[in-house]
Amino acid sequence: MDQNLPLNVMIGMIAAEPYEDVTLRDISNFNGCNQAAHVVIYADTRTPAVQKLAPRAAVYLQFRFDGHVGFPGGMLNRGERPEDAAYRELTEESGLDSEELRLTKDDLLVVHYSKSKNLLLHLFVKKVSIDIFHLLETQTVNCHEWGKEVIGVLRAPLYTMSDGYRGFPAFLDSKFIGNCKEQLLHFLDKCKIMTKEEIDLALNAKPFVLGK
Ligand SMILES: O=c1[nH]cnc2c1ncn2[C@H]1C[C@H](O)[C@@H](COP(=O)(O)OP(=O)(O)O)O1
Repeated sequence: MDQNLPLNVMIGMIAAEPYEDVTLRDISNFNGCNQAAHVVIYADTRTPAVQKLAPRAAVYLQFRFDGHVGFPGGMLNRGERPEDAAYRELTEESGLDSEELRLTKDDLLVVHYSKSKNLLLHLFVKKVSIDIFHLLETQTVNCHEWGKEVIGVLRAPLYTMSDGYRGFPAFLDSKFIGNCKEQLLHFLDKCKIMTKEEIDLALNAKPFVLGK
């Protein structure tokens, strides 16, 4: 992939279906379409992962009932604000209700639109302490949706192992729901957790196959 392309173009090239970036100025043009809101919860971490690998951050994702990876969140109820919907779904899907996790409109990172689904997707981002992050992970197994909509808790492996594939590049080959993968890459870039070049390298990494 051409590394000189803007990240949103690169991300667009890997998306299974097109998602359009929507600027906040244009949001009122989308009144009347379906809306969903999801949230990236992350924390700084200095705890080395396997083989002393240093993860860039701890990012919370879930394994969903449908076998896909996704962020906590869901559809907006009628008249509900996106930040309230994302927080409501987060508490339902994690079982944790904490002031440190509460969202405001200032936590909005990006909005995408899917024409085929007529769906506006709001993505919020919240940085928390590693203690709250750990509580979120452990609390999830006791939430109301555990074993129903949520069947696993994931911490994205934000490191690459010596073969250049295991770790983050391998994780990117998981099945992601909707535009969750594009949202994850967008977040990593915008919150300066990875550079555009590192993201591009991970997207293009291939597993090592003996004898090829
Ligand atoms: O993490 C996600 N990122 C982007 N889109 C997502 C994500 N998770 C689900 N979706 C899509 C899939 C659907 O089109 C809508 C709403 O899905 P869901 O979160 O399952 O909503 P409910 O819990 O059923 O309200 O967003």
